[in-house]
Amino acid sequence: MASDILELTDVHAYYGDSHVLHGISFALKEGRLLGLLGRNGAGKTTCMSTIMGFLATREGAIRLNGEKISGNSPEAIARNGVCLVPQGRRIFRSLTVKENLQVAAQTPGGRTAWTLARVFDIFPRLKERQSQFAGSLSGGEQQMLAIGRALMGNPRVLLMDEPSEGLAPQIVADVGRTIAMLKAEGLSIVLVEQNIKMTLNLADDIVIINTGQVVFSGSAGDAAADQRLISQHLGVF
Ligand SMILES: Nc1ncnc2c1ncn2[C@@H]1O[C@H](COP(=O)(O)OP(=O)(O)OP(=O)(O)O)[C@@H](O)[C@H]1O
Repeated sequence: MASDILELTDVHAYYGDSHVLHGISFALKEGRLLGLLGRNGAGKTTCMSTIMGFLATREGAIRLNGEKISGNSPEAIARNGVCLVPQGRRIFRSLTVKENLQVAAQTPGGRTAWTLARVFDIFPRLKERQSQFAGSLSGGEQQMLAIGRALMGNPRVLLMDEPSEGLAPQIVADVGRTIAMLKAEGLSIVLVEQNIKMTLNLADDIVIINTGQVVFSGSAGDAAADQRLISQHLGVF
């Protein structure tokens, strides 16, 4: 049985006085893909921000490979190999494609699985456009760049926050294939999505949150089979 690579235990987080995460617990096993689902405003992005250390864990703990990372700076957490594909992509529009990738390069623990050449291998469009300003790329290409940039951090854990958001169905399918390929590479992934169908297809495990609390934690197969659970917490799909 694979060990837990990322573990949240009773995590509470606030924006100022506003209590948003009310004791979130879940664990990502090494080499697996965990889909984190919930309606708009459920707290999914807040979970990602808290794991990355952008937001403080006021109570509870977050562990990477058994070591506590909550309380560390975002820089230290990223250096440890927790890499985020942020919601809205957040690429550096006025840098070139290649520069976007180069600035993110790091080798946590000496791991060098991902290099510029390998990222260009899996995203040939980025290779073709490496000297263009990132702001001139299409939405789908920008999403691939955001994923490539996270890979340049040689992640132990890859967090993906709504990578299909705002993309045409054809491009969403490309993003889905890319995520499946990364999973096949053995990456440990947390995928936050509004696209329930894609997530249920890709994920091994599913966690559903509602108003900052976990309301389901189990296999993707069990989640998909439970229509009542899906409609109650996610709406129809
Ligand atoms: N910067 C902020 N300051 C105050 N409240 C915030 C802030 N960001 C989010 N919230 C609130 O925290 C709650 C959780 O928001 P969050 O963005 O984590 O939800 P989400 O599940 O990611 O939703 P979406 O699918 O719309 O991105 C919401 O009630 C939201 O209004």
